[in-house]
Amino acid sequence: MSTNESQSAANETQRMTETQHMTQQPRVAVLGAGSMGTTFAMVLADAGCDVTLWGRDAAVLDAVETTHRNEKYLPGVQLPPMHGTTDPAVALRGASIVVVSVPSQVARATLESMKDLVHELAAPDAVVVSLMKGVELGTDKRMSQVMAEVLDLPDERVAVVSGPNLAPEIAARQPTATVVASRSEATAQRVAAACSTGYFRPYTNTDLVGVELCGAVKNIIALAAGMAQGQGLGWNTLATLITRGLVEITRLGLALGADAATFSGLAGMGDLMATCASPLSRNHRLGKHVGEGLTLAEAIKATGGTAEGVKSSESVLELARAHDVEMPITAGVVEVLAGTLPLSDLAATLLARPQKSEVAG
Ligand SMILES: NC(=O)C1=CN([C@@H]2O[C@H](COP(=O)(O)OP(=O)(O)OC[C@H]3O[C@@H](n4cnc5c(N)ncnc54)[C@H](O)[C@@H]3O)[C@@H](O)[C@H]2O)C=CC1
Ligand SMILES: O=C(CO)COP(=O)(O)O
Repeated sequence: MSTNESQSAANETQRMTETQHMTQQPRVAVLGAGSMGTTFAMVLADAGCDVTLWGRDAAVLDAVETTHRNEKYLPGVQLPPMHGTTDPAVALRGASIVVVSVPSQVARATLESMKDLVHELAAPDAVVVSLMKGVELGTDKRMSQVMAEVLDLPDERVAVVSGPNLAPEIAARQPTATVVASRSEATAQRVAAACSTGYFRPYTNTDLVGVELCGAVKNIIALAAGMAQGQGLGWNTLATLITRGLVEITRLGLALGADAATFSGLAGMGDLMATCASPLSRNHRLGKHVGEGLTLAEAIKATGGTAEGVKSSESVLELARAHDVEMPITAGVVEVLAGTLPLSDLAATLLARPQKSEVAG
């Protein structure tokens, strides 16, 4: 970009930011046009934001722009008016909120490729928000850490949204609640105000670590729940997995400095219940396919969409080991997916562990 071009882009960004402050209609860029990115774009637009959805598939984004539909990821859903583009500059220009909703393992590369545009084109105080529920392989970092690192952001410009938020149900405008977490309460409130609608109620929380870990680890427990269901096991097994799964999430969270209250909340127990119980969850479905005897590759193909728990199970287990935290269900899921433990032995392996007190940690 020449000096003149960058000056005129800066002027345009400044003009858009001023217009937003006058109209109180935040301009939001949503990066990632899959099921959750599109769904959250819908929530933001319903809440009155001026939304531009960015993705890679020109046909999908053309349809979002012209007919306000995304038949590939949200078939049959009529979206509110919003823009669609494959050009990140168009999405980011003047955005005061930038939402990131790509699969966790490609978040770093996606953000690296847009880093300069975010700094040049988004509002100077833009908040970057993760919808992603995964932990990066190799670094074991949470998505807010990846965003802050790549984009060089201070705490008050980073937030996450996590809760019992199965995209197809939100897209049908069924009522649900969520948690907007940021170390800055003011930032969490700003994002919550932008996404509050008659069917979507955000609560704020400053426990970023806890909220984010809940979202990532519940996917692994949902894989286990799906496997159990695929094996024909019933409600007792499911309830045991959910309850002891929450213990694993809590243990890891507390070791990493999270607030105990987060785990019984929407991002903790709430999302764990929704994901472990619902066939709409890709993690649950993938686990079920494995439980029914498909190989991992077959199960991934049969599931479709992003099942974050498959890869995050490895990074979460590494994180647990690094902090000396016991996570037997997670370890079992990792072994079953790696093919080093037959699924038929998983329950016996978990139940054969030494007897212990339920509440001893
Ligand atoms: N679908 C759901 O119900 C919910 C999903 N989430 C989280 O949202 C995140 C995104 O998931 P979904 O939208 O559901 O996934 P999806 O599988 O529906 O869509 C993924 C999107 O990412 C894009 N993508 C894939 N590789 C890419 C790359 N290398 N660069 C750029 N874009 C790429 C795909 O083209 C697609 O648009 C995940 O972390 C998931 O855990 C959170 C809450 C609910
Ligand atoms: O996170 C989700 C619901 O809150 C969606 O779960 P899946 O990614 O397993 O579909």
